Order: sequence, then structure tokens, then C-alpha cells
Amino acid sequence: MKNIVLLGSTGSIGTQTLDVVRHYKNDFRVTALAAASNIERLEEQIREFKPKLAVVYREDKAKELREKISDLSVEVLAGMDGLLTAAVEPSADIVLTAVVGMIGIRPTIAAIEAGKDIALANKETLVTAGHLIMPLAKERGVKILPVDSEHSAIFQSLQGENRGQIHKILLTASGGPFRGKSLNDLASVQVEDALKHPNWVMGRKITIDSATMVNKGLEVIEARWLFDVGLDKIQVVVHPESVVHSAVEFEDSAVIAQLGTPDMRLPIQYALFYPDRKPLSGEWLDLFKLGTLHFEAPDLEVFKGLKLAYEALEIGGSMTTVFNAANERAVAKFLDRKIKFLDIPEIIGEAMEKHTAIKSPSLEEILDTEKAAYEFIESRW
Ligand SMILES: NC(=O)C1=CN([C@@H]2O[C@H](COP(=O)(O)OP(=O)(O)OC[C@H]3O[C@@H](n4cnc5c(N)ncnc54)[C@H](OP(=O)(O)O)[C@@H]3O)[C@@H](O)[C@H]2O)C=CC1
Ligand SMILES: CC(=O)[C@@H](O)[C@H](O)COP(=O)(O)O
Ligand SMILES: [Mn+2]
Repeated sequence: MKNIVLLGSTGSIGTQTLDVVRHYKNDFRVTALAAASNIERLEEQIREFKPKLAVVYREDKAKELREKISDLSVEVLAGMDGLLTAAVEPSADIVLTAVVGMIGIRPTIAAIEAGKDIALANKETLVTAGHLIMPLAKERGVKILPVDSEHSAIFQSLQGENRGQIHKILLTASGGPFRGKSLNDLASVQVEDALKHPNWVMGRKITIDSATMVNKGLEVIEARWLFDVGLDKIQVVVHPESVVHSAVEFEDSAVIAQLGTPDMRLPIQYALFYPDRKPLSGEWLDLFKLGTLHFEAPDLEVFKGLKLAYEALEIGGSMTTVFNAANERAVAKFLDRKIKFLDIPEIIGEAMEKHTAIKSPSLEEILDTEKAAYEFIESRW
């Protein structure tokens, strides 16, 4: 029996994680759940999974939840202190972090410091603080188990292999809803168009990131930290079917890939059961039904967000924080219909231009950089 803390339980990854836990109820116990404000869904989850602790980031909503579940003996905490308490919950073996955005940095660091293994969906944490998190995890002897589908595929392709013999990581991308479009086509796209991902049903922020291909940029940076390789060893490959979840090419030319239906429950359960494998309760891959797979190069002139991610990674240090923070703000503004779709890469580019990178930023410097990027964007847009 493994005890799990689930941060971001009410979201897309959070609810699919609880599907896995429900399916394998003899293997897992949920000890803490955390969300930002969706207390209706959180209450249902608390009643079903009976954690010791629940966290609601918004204080007013935490108070409401306390009243709603006063018949239960579940502690309800709020804010960053609540997230940090959940992250170090004494009985937990593993913390699955599925919050969206760089708010995940501090709880992830706290969990690692407390010796918890991390199942990591929250890519923004590694993008901004990978240089702090990976060495810390090594020092504390904790596992960072990727949940992001591509990184899980790479991780699976590397099992039993010599990481020193990686020739290239082949990081697949669906290309999103606007694959093959021109800049002209993208000038007038609306929120509804950008939210139509061809293969995956995900949270709103990551769905917009897929449409701009900033998601792939974040994933390139995430791969850099998870697998300790330089940008020259990471190749983005557009693969519209999202069946090859990613691959690794080795020095002898062999390519090992992980394939599957687009179902996040597989990488989630792989991380939770690692190194064991258990049957997936969803649809399995049928190669005969599938027929053909396609691969193409990304268009960096149309999807400028991906090119900016390469630049941010090349400059390094706090520039990846600016890339990420500017994107978080820009996506929120696009979803609020305050800016146009093509303003997203524009804002990221401007914020990066304004910033002088700090070489190896401390946690405090990362958070200050985030704040400064937000202030710059608010003053300009
Ligand atoms: N969805 C997917 O298939 C994939 C997602 N990922 C990554 O996983 C992460 C989560 O994505 P996804 O599940 O789609 O996102 P969602 O928007 O669906 O869910 C986000 C979750 O985080 C919670 N949350 C947000 N802010 C806070 C906060 N300050 N404190 C506590 N909880 C908070 C939300 O709570 P509330 O509901 O109350 O707002 C919600 O439970 C992202 O980093 C994403 O890039 C990676 C690969 C695939
Ligand atoms: C499911 C998952 O891991 C997402 O990150 C997905 O990969 C997004 O699709 P794109 O390849 O379109 O960014
Ligand atoms: Mn992914």
C-alpha cells in the first residue's frame, strides 16, 4: 500500500490520477488532496477517498469547505502554508504534483527535502527550477518520476539503457489544432479554436500551450533537466497522431520508443507503480486499426513560442523563468480575451528581451524574476 499526496486533485491530471487510485484501490491510500478553489469537486473527492488533510489555496474557499465537511474529521488548510504542509505529510510515500504553473516549485522542493518521491506532471516547476530540484533530489535519494506523457515515454525508453549513450531524444508534438497554418491564419483565431486539441482533453492552460507549441518548448526544457542532456540532443518531431509518445535514438542508431493510445492514465500509473507495470483500464493500442503514422519538422517561423524556448534554454539561468512566467500571464490574458493569440509569443519575446539572465538563480531570485516579469507585462499590455 502506497500513501499518496495529490496536489491539483480537481484538475485533468488530478482526476485521472484518482481514476487510477479508484481502479487500484488495494494499492494506494490518498493522504492529502489539494486544489485552488473548486471545493465542490474537492468535497466529492474527500468523501470518496477520505484523506487526512485537504488544502484549498484560496482562504475564503477553504473556510467554506470546512463548513461543508464539518461532519468529517478532515483537516482543511489554506494558502502556500497548506500546500507545504501537504507536501511533507508524514505518512506519504509519494507526492503527485499536478498543480498548474510555477506555484508548484515550493511544495515540490519541500516534498523532496522531506524525502518523498515525486510523480511530476507540473512541468513549469522543472522549467523554472530544474537546476535546484534535480541536484536536491539526487542528494536526498528521491525519485523524480515523470508524468508528462513524452517524458514518461523517454523515461520508459531509457530503462536498462546507458544514459551516456543517448544520441538524441526525439520529443514528439501533436502540432496542436493549428498545425500547418500560416501566421496569417493564426492572426484571427479565437479562444474556442485554440481550445480544440486534436488528441488530448487537458486543462485550459496546457491546451493553449499546445496550440502555441509553447508546451513543446516547456517540454524541451523539462527534458533537459530530467535527462541531463543539452539542447543539441533534443529534437522536436511533429507527429499528429500522438501515438508515439516520444523516443530515444542511441549511439548505435537504434531508436527505442513508447507507443500507446493518448491516455494520461498510463504515464500516471507507470509513475505510481514504477518499476512495475499494471493493466491499463482504458483503450489499448491497435496497430492494425491505426495503419499509418506521420512525422514532420516543426515550423519555427509560425510557432515562435517554440523558438523562444530554445533561446531561453540556450541563454539559461533565470531566462527560462521569464519564458515560463510571461507565458503564464499571456495565456491567462488570452483566455480572458484581453489579447490576441499571436500576442502570446510577442509578450514572451518582449519579456525575455527586457531581462538580463541571472546565471544560477536561487529560489528567491526565481520568484523575484517571476514577479518582475508579471509587472513588466502588466505595464505594457
Ligand atoms: N492535462 C494533461 O493531460 C497534462 C498536464 N500536464 C501538466 O500537468 C499540470 C496540470 O495540468 P492540468 O491537470 O491539465 O491542469 P488543470 O487546470 O486541469 O488542473 C490544475 C489543478 O491545479 C489546481 N491548482 C491550481 N493552482 C493551485 C494552487 N495555487 N494551489 C493548489 N492547487 C492549485 C487546480 O485547482 P482548481 O480546480 O481548484 O482550480 C486543479 O486541481 C500542468 O503543469 C500541465 O502542464 C502535463 C501533461 C499532460
Ligand atoms: C498529454 C501531454 O503530455 C501533453 O503535454 C500533450 O503532449 C500536449 O500535446 P502537444 O504535443 O500538442 O503539446
Ligand atoms: Mn506532454
